[in-house]
Amino acid sequence: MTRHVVALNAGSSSIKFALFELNGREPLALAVGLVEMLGEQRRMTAHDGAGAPIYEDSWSDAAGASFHIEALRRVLAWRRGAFPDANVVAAGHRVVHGGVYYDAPVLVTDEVLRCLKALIPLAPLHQPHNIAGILAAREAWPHVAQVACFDTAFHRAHPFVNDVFALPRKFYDEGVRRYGFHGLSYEYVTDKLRQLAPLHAAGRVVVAHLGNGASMCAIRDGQSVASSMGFTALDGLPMGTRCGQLDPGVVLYLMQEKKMSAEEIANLLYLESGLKGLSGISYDMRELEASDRPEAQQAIEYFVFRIRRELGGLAAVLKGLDAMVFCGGIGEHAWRVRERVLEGMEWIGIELDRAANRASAQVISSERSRVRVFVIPTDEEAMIARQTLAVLDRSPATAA
Ligand SMILES: Nc1ncnc2c1ncn2[C@@H]1O[C@H](COP(=O)(O)OP(=O)(O)O)[C@@H](O)[C@H]1O
Ligand SMILES: CC(=O)OP(=O)(O)O
Ligand SMILES: [Mg+2]
Repeated sequence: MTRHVVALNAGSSSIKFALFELNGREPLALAVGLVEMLGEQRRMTAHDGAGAPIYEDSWSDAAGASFHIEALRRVLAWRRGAFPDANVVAAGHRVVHGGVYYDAPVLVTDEVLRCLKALIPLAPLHQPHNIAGILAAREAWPHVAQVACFDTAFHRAHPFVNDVFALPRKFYDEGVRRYGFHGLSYEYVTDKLRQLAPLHAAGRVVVAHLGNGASMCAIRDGQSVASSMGFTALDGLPMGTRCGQLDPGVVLYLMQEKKMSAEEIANLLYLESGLKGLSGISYDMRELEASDRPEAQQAIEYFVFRIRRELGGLAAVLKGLDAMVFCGGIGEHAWRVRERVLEGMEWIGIELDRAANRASAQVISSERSRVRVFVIPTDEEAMIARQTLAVLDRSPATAA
């Protein structure tokens, strides 16, 4: 009997989900969907493996309802209705933080769940929702394997200098380290690059994952070498609502002079900063690009400035650059942002093909460009399904 896997990816502003069939070596997507927040509106859409729409629904935020809980409930109900005969043998979950514990996907046990819960303070926008997804799937399929697939795992082999903060050594030993995130996306994109351009993939690559959460990663021969994100998913680039790199003195000032509590500061840095805080208009790049208000333009300018700075830094870590990849909602669609990031980057070896960039083509660098620049739509759900299948195949009790 054909086996099926459900993949759940609870991000900060959305839930992505997919149903895969496990027949051949590669999981085959039967349905892929998204629940997103659009102001007070919630929208759920799904399409089939060929991209044809198969479902659409929208609703208003019921006062007090948790976006993620309500979205999960609807996703599971939809799966039951749309694919009643699916033989679900596993649910794979994106889990943003695996701490020092996990460098590969694992079957979720009560012990694993305890570890994941202990990491909630290090990923408050994601980890509680990732865990809620696991619990909801456990309830829906009590006898089915739950597999946790970690954003941090791809980065666990970072060299020490990219894994550490210059704090007294005991903090490193306790796990205060630069973990890096978006690992499922980086792994997917790296695999794709290997198929598209094997020589480039074997070289020095910087990937910019620019979504509602945003980070950049230096990759050499398929291995993560450095990431812009750190202990939590706050560091590095500014994001939809997160501040990105911040002088820790600002946090001390907020505590000591502004008398803000830890909770208020967390709320400020995770939910009220970034593009939203700087523009005072929106966290969404689409709205900022459509706005002619100077605050919107300044927020985009800061976003672009930090990406350019990070690109220079990561290329220096790699001692040069062979390829660059854009992915994530902004990286894949916002051609103006890409154009501004790559303007005047000839010194690093990048020459943009403006027409290809405007068309969001797969290769957006010119023929003459020494560094090849790609736009590769990421697919965290496909990576979750692959990792889930790998765990099933090496766990005899679940492989039936
Ligand atoms: N067509 C578009 N043009 C510009 N920005 C876009 C476009 N589509 C999506 N985005 C941006 O991408 C973000 C969502 O990215 P995504 O990677 O899906 O987010 P998440 O981090 O929730 O997984 C939106 O908040 C928006 O800023
Ligand atoms: C880690 C992270 O920032 O994830 P997302 O982009 O889904 O918010
Ligand atoms: Mg995301």
